[in-house]
Amino acid sequence: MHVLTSTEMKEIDKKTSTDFGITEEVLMEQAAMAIVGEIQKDFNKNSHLLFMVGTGNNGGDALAAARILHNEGYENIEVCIIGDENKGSRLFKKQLNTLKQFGFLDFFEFNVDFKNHVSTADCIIDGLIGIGLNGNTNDLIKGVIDIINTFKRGKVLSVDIPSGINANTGEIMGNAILADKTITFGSVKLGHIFFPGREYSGTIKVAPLSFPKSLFNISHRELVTPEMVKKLLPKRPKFSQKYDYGNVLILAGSSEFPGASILSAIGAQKVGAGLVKLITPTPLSSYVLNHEPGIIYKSLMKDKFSLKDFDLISKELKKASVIVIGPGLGRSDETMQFVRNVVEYSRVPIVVDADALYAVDSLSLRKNIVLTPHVGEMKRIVRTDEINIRQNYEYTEKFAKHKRATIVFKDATTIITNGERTYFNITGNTALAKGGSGDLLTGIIAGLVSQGLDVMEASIVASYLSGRTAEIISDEITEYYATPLDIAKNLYKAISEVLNV
Ligand SMILES: NC(=O)C1=CN([C@@H]2O[C@H](COP(=O)(O)OP(=O)(O)OC[C@H]3O[C@@H](n4cnc5c(N)ncnc54)[C@H](O)[C@@H]3O)[C@@H](O)[C@H]2O)[C@@H](O)CC1
Ligand SMILES: Nc1ncnc2c1ncn2[C@@H]1O[C@H](COP(=O)(O)OP(=O)(O)O)[C@@H](O)[C@H]1O
Ligand SMILES: [K+]
Repeated sequence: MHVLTSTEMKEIDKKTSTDFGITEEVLMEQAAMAIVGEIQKDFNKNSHLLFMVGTGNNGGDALAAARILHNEGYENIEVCIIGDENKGSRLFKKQLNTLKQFGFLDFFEFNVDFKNHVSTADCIIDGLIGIGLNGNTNDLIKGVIDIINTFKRGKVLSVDIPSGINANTGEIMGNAILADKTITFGSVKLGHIFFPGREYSGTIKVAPLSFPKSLFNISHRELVTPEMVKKLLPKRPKFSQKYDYGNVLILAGSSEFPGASILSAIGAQKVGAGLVKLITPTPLSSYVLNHEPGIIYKSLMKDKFSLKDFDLISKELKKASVIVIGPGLGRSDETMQFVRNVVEYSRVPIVVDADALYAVDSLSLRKNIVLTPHVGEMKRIVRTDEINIRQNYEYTEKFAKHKRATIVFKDATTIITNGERTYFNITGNTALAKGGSGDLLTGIIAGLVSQGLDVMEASIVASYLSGRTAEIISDEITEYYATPLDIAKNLYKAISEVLNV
């Protein structure tokens, strides 16, 4: 599914009408039918439905839905229009006239009594502002939203996007409706998938309407879905053996951070790599053997990697089909020199993570190198203090393009981009907000690359699977308790779920 900006959505809307002859009126009627469908699922004909209506097309959608429900025999509908009706959009005015033609009369003014209307409602329908929001909510709308947000009795259903949420970034513009459910049209918008918009949207439903599918290709951004992951998951033909599934070389760890390397190695192995070789400075044999004796393990019997280790491992570099470098390395100058040499010398795909990201400035990157920064690392490598970098996907896209590399910007909404195409992963929860989750992800990416996926494909599948596993096991053992090792051991749950999509 494509993830759209408001400009792209408006473009699609326009072309649907000009190039395909499906008018805005038709689309609005379909949008209204979709809203009605959602309301009918949860509320019966006696339910008190309170429609909060702005004077743009978002309000038009809400008015049309109120009309259809009234016509269907819903008896307890109230409509409150916020703003100057005479200054409303063409379709808003048209919908208002049509509603009146249907004999609907239960309009009420926004005044001191408003709280009384709210207090008895079963459902508030938020059709105040949609993707046409511009700037911060004005005082009138702000006051309305504040009161609606005190509503606890029933449910809030937002039309298209919670009013006050920036459709392009997910930011709260002044204040915003905290919805239980949002029904959006055509495809999701960026504001639905970036926090805080993602949280404010509640459960998101997408009503396709009659937009021609081909028009969505104006967007180069997509949401990672289980169907996409299923298609990408490497095949495992019966007539095959371990060399068909690649050779992962992991260069990670130091006496200071010994555990990271093991998580990366386990990650690679649990998604099906043929051979996983872990070379680490410090002795870890008992840990590795305890957790996964199948991992080929070698310790250099020292504190950290340095340049002179390069000769020792150069034979291994030649055999590898993919390299992981970074987790737990430490950031000393000698280790950074080692990292630079490995990256310069190798031609195979490389996953550059954690401490190795500190050498990025001096690395010449290429398309089959993937960098996997979290928020702090991202800020450092792009040299910015910009607070909104987490929602600023364009920043990450430009950086990937400039560096000619693939970036996995890990966050609660993860951005995966090579500067030309961008994917957003929204699986996962706070079970992953723990040291070691990133090390595991790095290994999973490498394990998938070793089986033939390119770094972008592998990053999509890896982010989805680690996040989805976190969700599945949190239902059983909670987000507090689940650790990166639990995620690693339960990856099969997300894999089999995907295989059965
Ligand atoms: N794009 C599409 O293809 C479709 C759009 N539809 C609806 O149309 C909506 C977009 O309609 P519009 O472009 O008319 O815009 P909206 O109705 O989303 O927003 C414009 C209205 O919000 C008010 N407003 C904007 N910024 C404000 C602020 N900061 N403070 C207070 N008030 C503010 C304006 O005064 C105006 O009344 C979508 O969100 C969706 O609900 C649907 O009819 C289905 C088809
Ligand atoms: N609240 C959250 N929801 C979903 N995913 C999260 C959340 N917090 C962290 N993650 C994911 O967990 C991983 C954390 O990686 P990172 O911070 O590099 O861990 P570490 O370096 O300790 O191994 C990333 O894949 C990130 O996307
Ligand atoms: K809305």
